[in-house]
Amino acid sequence: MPILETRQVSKRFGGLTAVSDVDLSIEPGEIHCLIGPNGAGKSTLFKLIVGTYPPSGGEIRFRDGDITQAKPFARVQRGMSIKMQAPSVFKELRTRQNLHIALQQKFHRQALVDEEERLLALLDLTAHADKAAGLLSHGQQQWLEIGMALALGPELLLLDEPTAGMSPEETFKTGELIKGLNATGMTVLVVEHDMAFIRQIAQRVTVLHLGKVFARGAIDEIVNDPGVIEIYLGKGHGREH
Ligand SMILES: Nc1ncnc2c1ncn2[C@@H]1O[C@H](COP(=O)(O)OP(=O)(O)OP(=O)(O)O)[C@@H](O)[C@H]1O
Repeated sequence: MPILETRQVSKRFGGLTAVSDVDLSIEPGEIHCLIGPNGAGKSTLFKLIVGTYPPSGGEIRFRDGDITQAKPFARVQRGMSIKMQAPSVFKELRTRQNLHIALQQKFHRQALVDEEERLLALLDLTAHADKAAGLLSHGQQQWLEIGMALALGPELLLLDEPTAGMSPEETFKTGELIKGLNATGMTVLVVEHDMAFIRQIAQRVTVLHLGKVFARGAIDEIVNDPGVIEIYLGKGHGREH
């Protein structure tokens, strides 16, 4: 049974249908990438899943419950954790204080300290633990934010363009981090543009184009699909604004 499912989900903004009757199915334990050209509807679908917007139609199910109308915090309580596109760490606070705040919701006393150290090491931020988060590199701030999402102990981790603005080295390291989390049993849904990164991490892929599901399948099938190559490289990709 899928851990997350959208059934015929749509989102209209006035006359524009950004997401149109999308069926998305995420199996427990997989790394699933949601890809597509600019304007395909990826971010909008992501926002429907996390509860930023209510859908105009359709149903969203998580861990076999209907969450279509659930508030974002209720989705988090059920076991999804979210890292949105732009880093939003508390820049004036130290790296470890950022993690501390996130961890306080689930951990106390020594368990909190232990988990803080474990996450700092996992994110390769131990050497920067006492630095103001605003002084971390862009990539390190993104990792810190992933850490804050991990502090909630999610079953499903949702990442919106986690490598945006990263160097190739940081991007590769982020991929290894995600694969490491997945190896512990965590399900991960990633919205991404960067094909090299997608090849590095994805097991299954859903391709959106003009708000609809264009293709879905194993990563090897998708990267060799002539239609997918065409919408990425051919003319007329994306929506006219
Ligand atoms: N809040 C909004 N109000 C009106 N139109 C919107 C809104 N959000 C998105 N859109 C439109 O919906 C369409 C899909 O946008 P969306 O951001 O979901 O695509 P995307 O695949 O995430 O693109 P990108 O890769 O460029 O981030 C676009 O035409 C966009 O202009």
